Amino acid sequence: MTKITIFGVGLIGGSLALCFKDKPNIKVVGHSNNPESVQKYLEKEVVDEATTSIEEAALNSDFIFLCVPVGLLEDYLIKLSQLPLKKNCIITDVGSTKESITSCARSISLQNGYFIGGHPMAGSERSGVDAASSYLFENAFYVLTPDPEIPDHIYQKLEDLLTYTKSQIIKVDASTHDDIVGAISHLPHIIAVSLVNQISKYNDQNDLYERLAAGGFKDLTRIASGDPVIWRDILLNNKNILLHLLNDWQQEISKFADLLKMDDGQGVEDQFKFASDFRSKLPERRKGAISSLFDVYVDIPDHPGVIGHITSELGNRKISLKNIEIIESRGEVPGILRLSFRDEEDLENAVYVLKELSYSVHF
Ligand SMILES: NC(=O)C1=CN([C@@H]2O[C@H](COP(=O)(O)OP(=O)(O)OC[C@H]3O[C@@H](n4cnc5c(N)ncnc54)[C@H](O)[C@@H]3O)[C@@H](O)[C@H]2O)C=CC1
Ligand SMILES: O=C(O)C(=O)Cc1ccc(O)cc1
Repeated sequence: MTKITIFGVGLIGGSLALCFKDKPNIKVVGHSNNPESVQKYLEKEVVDEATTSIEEAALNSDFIFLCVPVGLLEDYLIKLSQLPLKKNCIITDVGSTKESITSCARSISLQNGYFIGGHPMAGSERSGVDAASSYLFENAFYVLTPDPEIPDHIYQKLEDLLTYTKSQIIKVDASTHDDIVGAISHLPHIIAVSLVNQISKYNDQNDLYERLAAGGFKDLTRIASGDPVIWRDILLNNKNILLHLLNDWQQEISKFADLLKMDDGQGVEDQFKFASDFRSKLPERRKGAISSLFDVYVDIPDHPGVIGHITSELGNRKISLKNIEIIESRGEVPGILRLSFRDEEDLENAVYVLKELSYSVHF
């Protein structure tokens, strides 16, 4: 029996647990300091066993996944290094930064075990075990950052296990990971948060900002709703790279300010053309560091049971909804439903069904 232990059964830890649970010859054990959380993991059947004891959780584990906020990863790794681990136990993490945890692992000796850094590049602005899903990593990239000393057969064991996530594994060194992910994920989160906060200040003077910002602005800044503690830890941990990136960002923004000051229309056009050329080269609809939205808006007539009708028609055709939101009425139509799906295929199938049922759909 392969024992997989997960420290931090939240969005990512819980999703990994669901990927491994009920697979042949696998037992998934969850750890939390909080007895109520332990109870919840068991009730939700996310894990086979759960405990508040670190020692009990680690004992005889073949794989240990550290899925706590980045600021706690090193404490857990150090604690584990003081415990008798099973021979060839593989410890991995899911933190959004890789350099500091990898160099911490280099500096301590794990009794019998190996550390291989990991980062599943999938997730959402939601957090906690209630948001966990066994589909989260499907078609996403999963970065692994093994040090050169890690024996091939040990690395291969982790890659083999991760096939249950249906993700695409990419091997990168830890510092390259932090440079790239800093630029494509951490910097955009900072920009989204500061943009929302800038608009929020204008809105204090006139709440028309808030009303007109519905829709596209809200989608554009979805990532600003990420968990504050998770993001505090990520940003502080990748501080040096982010300070460099923010400096470059300030230069990009000042370039725009200069173009406007000089009424340089050609310069503005060039900026848009340059951006559009690069964007058109980005892979379409693949899961990347920031998840895409697969949403459709449906006009709903004002009579009871209509939402139930839509959800059961989709359910009957095995189209799973990721999220459902009722949006306030818009004058000429009684109401709008926003349906979110996990991938493009589900979205396309749902649109087909909704049109067949004569609902009016918009994107
Ligand atoms: N949110 C996302 O989309 C992604 C997050 N990550 C990384 O995954 C890790 C976990 O993030 P999420 O699953 O999103 O967070 P989460 O908040 O859903 O889960 C965190 C887990 O850590 C536990 N935890 C929190 N504080 C603790 C403490 N003081 N002591 C012990 N346990 C504690 C929580 O109970 C929870 O089980 C982070 O390192 C994050 O950087 C990686 C990829 C995507
Ligand atoms: O789409 C989003 O909300 C994300 O940005 C999810 C996410 C958060 C942290 C990561 O390290 C990777 C992905």
